[in-house]
Amino acid sequence: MANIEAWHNRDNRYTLAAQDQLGVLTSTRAVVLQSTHVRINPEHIERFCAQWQQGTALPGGSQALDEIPWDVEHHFFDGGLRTVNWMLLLDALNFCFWAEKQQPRWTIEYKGQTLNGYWAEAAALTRAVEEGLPLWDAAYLCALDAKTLAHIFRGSQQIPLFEQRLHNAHEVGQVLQQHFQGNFSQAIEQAQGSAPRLAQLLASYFPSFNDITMYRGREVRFLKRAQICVSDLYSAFHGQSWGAFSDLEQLTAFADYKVPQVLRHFHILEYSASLAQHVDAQELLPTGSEEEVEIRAATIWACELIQRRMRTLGHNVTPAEVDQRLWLIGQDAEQMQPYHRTRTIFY
Ligand SMILES: Nc1nc2c(c(CN[C@H]3C=C[C@H](O)[C@@H]3O)cn2[C@@H]2O[C@H](COP(=O)(O)O)[C@@H](O)[C@H]2O)c(=O)[nH]1
Repeated sequence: MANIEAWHNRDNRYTLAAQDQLGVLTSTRAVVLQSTHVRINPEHIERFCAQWQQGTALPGGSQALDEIPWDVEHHFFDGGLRTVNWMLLLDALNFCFWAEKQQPRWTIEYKGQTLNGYWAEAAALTRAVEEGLPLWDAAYLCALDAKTLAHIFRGSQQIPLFEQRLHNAHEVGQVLQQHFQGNFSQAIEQAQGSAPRLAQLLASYFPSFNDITMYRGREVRFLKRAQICVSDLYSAFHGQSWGAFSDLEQLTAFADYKVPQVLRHFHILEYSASLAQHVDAQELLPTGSEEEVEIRAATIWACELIQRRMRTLGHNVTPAEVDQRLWLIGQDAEQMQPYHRTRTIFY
């Protein structure tokens, strides 16, 4: 094992930053250093950063380094406590939108658009509020029934993992009532402006956000939906009010299924022949498998290394900003190899 670790870390690139409050970088570093199915290619990180810095077209995504605007067309926003609770629900249900192999994806119609995936989820929850459903109300979420949630997500096909989404909606309502007087804003106040502290609060109080697994006998923390919820609050409120966090750079990237697909497209992630064959055949990867954990851990560290390189090139990007840009590039993924398929509520 030592020689694999030495090989991965021969240039000491995986140094840990001083603070790692969430333990995501530390725990995923151990995976990256032992990884046998996934490799991070530093030369292609260099090439990607050079392209990004020169502003040469990055396929699909905007190459500008300025902030990505929050999309208010598909996200409910009233600037107050209703929005804060709505965002918590949005990210409690923000996972696993892909269909079975060769099956069409779940889609909805909204404002004359046919949407799928994350955008369909956000628009469906916005449409519901526009139709008068108080999705920001904790008591309402506790009592939400399957028929109503099916109506909220009405469209072509059924949204995957429907029962799990209903369970998560109930959990949001119950935990908000039990611990936060019905308002997620109370948790934000408890975090006192710290992004990792709010992410940790989410993982501690809301079980569906506690995205932790094991790898070769050791705990590995990703906390993907907990972290993206904080990042989404920051983006929606432009870093003010309920989105005012002073340490957003303490968040890592969000280990979903699209960012690794994009990183692999840029040859930043390289899969072993057997893993590549499995993923490209759109075969399921069991949750908690070595392959799945190595893909997610490499995603975290590839974004960390990109962020560090961009800073040396004079661009103060955060891992969350690197992530968002890669994710948006992945919204135009027709030319890319498939993403890995793990049925999970965590991403
Ligand atoms: N790593 C990362 N994963 C992200 C996001 C988002 C949406 N955020 C953007 C939207 C507005 C904000 O401005 C953010 O830019 C969704 N997902 C995940 O992707 C998957 C859905 O993908 P598809 O099947 O193609 O819809 C699913 O796992 C979902 O959890 C992100 O930003 N980063």
